[in-house]
Amino acid sequence: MTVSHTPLMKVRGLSKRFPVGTLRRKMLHAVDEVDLTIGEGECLGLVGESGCGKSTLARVLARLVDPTVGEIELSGVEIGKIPARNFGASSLRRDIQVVFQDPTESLNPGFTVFQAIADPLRRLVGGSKEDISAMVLAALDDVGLPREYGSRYPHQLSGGQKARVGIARAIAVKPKLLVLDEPTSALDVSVQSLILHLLAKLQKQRGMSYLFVSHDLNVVRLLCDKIAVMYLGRIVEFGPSKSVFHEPRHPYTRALIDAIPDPERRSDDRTKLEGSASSPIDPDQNACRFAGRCPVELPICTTAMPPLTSHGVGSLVACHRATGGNP
Ligand SMILES: Nc1ncnc2c1ncn2[C@@H]1O[C@H](COP(=O)(O)OP(=O)(O)OP(=O)(O)O)[C@@H](O)[C@H]1O
Repeated sequence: MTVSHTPLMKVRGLSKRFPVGTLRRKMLHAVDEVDLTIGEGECLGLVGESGCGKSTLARVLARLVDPTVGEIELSGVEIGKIPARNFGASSLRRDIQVVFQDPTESLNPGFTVFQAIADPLRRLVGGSKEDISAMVLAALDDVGLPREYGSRYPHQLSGGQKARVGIARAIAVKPKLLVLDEPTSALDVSVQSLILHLLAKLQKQRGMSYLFVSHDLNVVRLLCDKIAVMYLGRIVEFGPSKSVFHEPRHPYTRALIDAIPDPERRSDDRTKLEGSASSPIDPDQNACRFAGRCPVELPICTTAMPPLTSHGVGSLVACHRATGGNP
């Protein structure tokens, strides 16, 4: 399928700040002035280390959470100002659906598979009992689950089967945009690849747009047309998957690519960003003690990054977050 260049979602100056600290006077900049475009039928991969703000951005774009500031346009309609609590009941909810990370947690244990898929169809699409039933069965077919599984409860399903139910529930209403928040990270490796293939097939068949959140650049590279790399709440690199992967321009992207395990390469050969991993972080001081020059040109980041390994930069992210962007 040819990917259209018509934008489906346009995001401008989007920020999400959370009040933190005992007196909740400090602000944690989870998402910081993000600009993005997702084309019709395009798969955009959002990657970055744990804690960099991927899920928060995904939840804001899916309109589950309100942005602090910024614009979100869907098919030319500004949806960022609609409070999240009202969005669920609006007709626009049908256009943006979400597949969550943990299929067990995202399914109501008291609902059968049939009920889980029928519920959003009744609320967002409507129709007779027979219409709803036909749509549920079609969704089960689409995700490769036998129709008789409709009468099962979540505890009677494997992890992969639960993931398929989560996908069936989201695609049944025929959304324009599917937000996938680490949809395979809770699954066994063998099941992960089956689910990724299923997602790729569904996207081709239906021409949906995907926002695919992952910490795994390798997975994103295979599935997505474009990649956005997030670091400390900001998008530091954005472009076609091939060029981001083969000609990364940002040091953080280069380090992420180098952190992908490669049996041909010794860990010593990997890119290390300047800084000292052994520098102490004192949360009581509310400041980052990494000294030196930051290789990443971010206004909120004035200090150095520790050497980045496949374990990532979580501690540094946590350190910067505690400062609320005001080191
Ligand atoms: N409701 C909240 N209140 C306060 N802080 C929050 C809230 N939700 C997220 N955060 C903080 O915002 C930052 C970004 O979190 P987020 O879950 O978006 O990161 P992430 O990149 O998705 O991480 P992971 O890959 O581990 O899921 C973290 O420091 C997190 O603790």
